[in-house]
Amino acid sequence: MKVVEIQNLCFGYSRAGTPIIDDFSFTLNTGEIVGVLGQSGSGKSTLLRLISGLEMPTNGTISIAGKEVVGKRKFVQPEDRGVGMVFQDYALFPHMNVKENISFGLSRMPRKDRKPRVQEMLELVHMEDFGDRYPHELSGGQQQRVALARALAPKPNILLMDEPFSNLDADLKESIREELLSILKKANMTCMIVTHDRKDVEAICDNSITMCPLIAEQGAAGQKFQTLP
Ligand SMILES: Nc1ncnc2c1ncn2[C@@H]1O[C@H](COP(=O)(O)OP(=O)(O)OP(=O)(O)O)[C@@H](O)[C@H]1O
Repeated sequence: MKVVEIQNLCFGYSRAGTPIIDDFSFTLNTGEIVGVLGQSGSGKSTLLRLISGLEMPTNGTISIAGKEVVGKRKFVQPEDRGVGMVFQDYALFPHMNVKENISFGLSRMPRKDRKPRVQEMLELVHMEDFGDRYPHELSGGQQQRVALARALAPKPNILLMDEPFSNLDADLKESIREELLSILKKANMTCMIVTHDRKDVEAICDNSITMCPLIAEQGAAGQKFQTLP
């Protein structure tokens, strides 16, 4: 089943300037993990911001889980799109402990179901013994796992990760990659991962997109979709 369907997406930060995304179309199926590669400034984060609803395109449509979220005269707010996000700096709430951070996005879930869901997420990311700790009491890798648990807790249709490994040292990165892949596959999660590192894509992703910067004078270079061997 198609989880994300993007058609003819166009976007620029200023109407007069060069577009960042130009006539971009793309489909993502259930359980698929796609890497988003491309040089700095090519529009990787912008693509995630458009899917999550933090930016509005100038043209094109986006559907998530069969429901149009962006189209002509249609714009569904970010909180109603069923999109989970993990950022480079994890963005955990420093005044909340691990359990409270994970339960933050569960306000729409019946109260009685929240505690078991938090426990389930703690087990999924192997953080059962850290529920009462605060973010500053955790390592980088542990913080990342909490951020992942928080994003997965509300059962999003898709998970968007923006440079999730960039704050981790090389040794940790290797083990976290394997762990992330196992967590995502266990949850049958559909996922897009922005990264600079081709090794991340080789280790985790089924497919990849390479974003090319659009240079007005040379015509639109466009975005390339590529299936990994
Ligand atoms: N809020 C903004 N206002 C104006 N221009 C912006 C804004 N955010 C990003 N840009 C520009 O849009 C282009 C794409 O930025 P984006 O952050 O999507 O690139 P990226 O591929 O994720 O880069 P990086 O790998 O460096 O994170 C860049 O040229 C950037 O300068």
